[in-house]
Formats: sequence, structure tokens, C-alpha cells
Amino acid sequence: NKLLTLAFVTRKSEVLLGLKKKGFGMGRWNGFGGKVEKGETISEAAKREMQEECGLIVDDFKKVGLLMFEFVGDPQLLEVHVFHSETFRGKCIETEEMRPMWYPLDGVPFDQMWPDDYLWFPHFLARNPFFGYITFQGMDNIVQSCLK
Ligand SMILES: Cc1cc(-c2ccco2)c2oc(N)nc2c1
Repeated sequence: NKLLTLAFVTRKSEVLLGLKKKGFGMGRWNGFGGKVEKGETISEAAKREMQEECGLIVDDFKKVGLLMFEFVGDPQLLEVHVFHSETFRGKCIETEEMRPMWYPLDGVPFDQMWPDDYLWFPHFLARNPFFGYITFQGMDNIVQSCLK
């Protein structure tokens, strides 16, 4: 499996999302994250990616979910570890990768996000841990999903 991180910070009634400006998931608002490099733990990778992509420093990410993604025709599964923190340091900045923006929790732009977010984001916002297995055909079409 390819290990990826996906991390969110929230404050009061807002969640920080980033518009991916290039590469995988370009044009979609998402949390911050990416690959887990050799020699780092998954949560160290989440902290690194958050700082690289929007400049925020998070010391204590909580694990909130696990998402497995299959793409029809591709044997490699993506194993996405989802993290959340309510505490962070620094000011978020736009980077080459991401344009950050604070969204109200009741105004999450699902139509400009990965289609699977409809399935699990409500559980994240309700602070319920989740596990999902989602099969994509291409980048836009979910052919199967199961969510716990
Ligand atoms: C297939 C897929 C991948 C990711 C991803 C890439 C890096 C971190 O997560 C997603 O993120 C969301 N919200 N849906 C996603 C679907």
C-alpha cells in the first residue's frame, strides 16, 4: 500500500482547507498531506506536510480516521491516515502547492472537493472515528464504498 497522510486543523467553527494548485488532486480543496517518507512515522509525516504546505506547526495530531482507496485497474492501494488538531502555531500562508482558506464547518465546499469527502467528512466533523474503503474509476467516479 502507498502510505499517505491527510491532516486538518480546526478553530472555533471553522476548518482550514487548501486548494491544491498542482499534481495529484489539483483544483480540489482538501486537507494537507502527502507521502510518508522513509525514516519518519506517519504522524511525523503529517506534521511535516502541514508545515510544508501551509506553514502551520502542529505538535499533537490526533488520529481520526483511515481511508483505503482502490483505483479500478491499479493494483496499488492508497492507505490514507487522517489526522486532526485543534492546536497549531504560526500563520497559514499560500505555498506553491496549496492556497489555504478557513471555511465555516457548515459551509464546506464539497462540490469542489474529492467526491468521497461527502461520505466521511460528516463523521470527522462529528468527532467520530471512521474507516472507509472506497473504489474509484478515474478521479471523479466512486464505483463502491463502505464506511464504518
Ligand atoms: C484517492 C484520494 C486521495 C486523497 C489524498 C491524497 C493525499 C491525501 O489524501 C484524498 O483526500 C480526500 N479528501 N479524498 C481523497 C481521495
